[in-house]
Amino acid sequence: MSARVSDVHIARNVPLPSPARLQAEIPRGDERAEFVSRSRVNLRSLLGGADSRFLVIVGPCSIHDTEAGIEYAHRLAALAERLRDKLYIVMRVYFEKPRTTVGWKGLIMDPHLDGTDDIPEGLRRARQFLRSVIDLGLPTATELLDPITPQYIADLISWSAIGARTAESQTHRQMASGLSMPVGFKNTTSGDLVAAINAVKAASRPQTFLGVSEEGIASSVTTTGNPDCHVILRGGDHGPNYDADSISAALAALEGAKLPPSLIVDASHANCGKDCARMPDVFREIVRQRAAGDRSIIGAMLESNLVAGSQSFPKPLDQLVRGQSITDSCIDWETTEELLREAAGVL
Ligand SMILES: O=C[C@H](O)[C@H](O)COP(=O)(O)O
Ligand SMILES: C=C(OP(=O)(O)O)C(=O)O
Repeated sequence: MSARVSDVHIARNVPLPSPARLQAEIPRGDERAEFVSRSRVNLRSLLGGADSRFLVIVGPCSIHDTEAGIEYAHRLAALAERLRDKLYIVMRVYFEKPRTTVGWKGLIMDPHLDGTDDIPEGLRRARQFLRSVIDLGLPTATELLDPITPQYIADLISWSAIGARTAESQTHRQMASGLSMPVGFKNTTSGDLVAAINAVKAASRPQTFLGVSEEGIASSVTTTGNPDCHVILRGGDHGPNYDADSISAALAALEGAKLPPSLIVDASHANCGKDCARMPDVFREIVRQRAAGDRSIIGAMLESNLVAGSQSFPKPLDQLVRGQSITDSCIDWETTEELLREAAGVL
């Protein structure tokens, strides 16, 4: 018998439905396509400065309970409608979590929250959830982590992030070059901005790489390049980067790289030391700079949920606090509403 040389560490290989099959099972429909397309145009106008409203990308760190997530979306949709003259609000609908070491990797990877890693069901729930949010009139934002995921859900997404842990990855830059929506690249966890700037340059160029077709067939994919990529400041190991000096330095770096002067600033993550109690002051300072005339700050990001803080996970599912994050700590709904109303009042 010959020695085993392949699949030595593979425990399971479960075929997925093709993207086309999932799209047929949970169809987009013409009205939603129109909504997504229009919201992407709006985002391009915000990024280019033609639309003077302030972009706020706000919502749970991750969606783990779709029923509570929809309650959040209902509240946000009503608030977004009231503040629409001043703020363009997009809901964070994050299904894939990049982990520093290990941990729950998001609804797509483990929708039953029990380590069974039922990815086909995760993709299904993600698609259904996105449709429900769009039906409330809210554009959606997500982090795209696995390069196969976009074929299943990207048609329902208006804006995407490439996170701090993957902004330097060629695979993610190539993927972004073919995505149909504006994409923000975060500075790395160390705080390095150069990787994000290089990512914007790489993603704006045509790329050829290994991907998957709508029929689920491994393919060689060639893109035209994504002209709507930009940088997100999220702080780093050496501290935050939402202050005026850091923003000036980031703008100088963009100018040096011959990129447009547009930035999104994250009030969460290393900009608040992952402490949700600090997030309101960070957000207020970002808004203050914009209100003082810094139009290069296109928008801000907030991690927000129905209930403040976070709960340790894993734990028995019947002990989960409804509406509270199982990943990073979030501000609660009341604080979110207060911050967004305040921002609309001063902008
Ligand atoms: O926003 C989410 C988290 O910051 C990211 O997924 C990393 O989380 P971890 O450091 O708890 O793994
Ligand atoms: C993981 C995230 O952010 P970052 O990449 O900045 O850590 C996130 O927004 O969920």
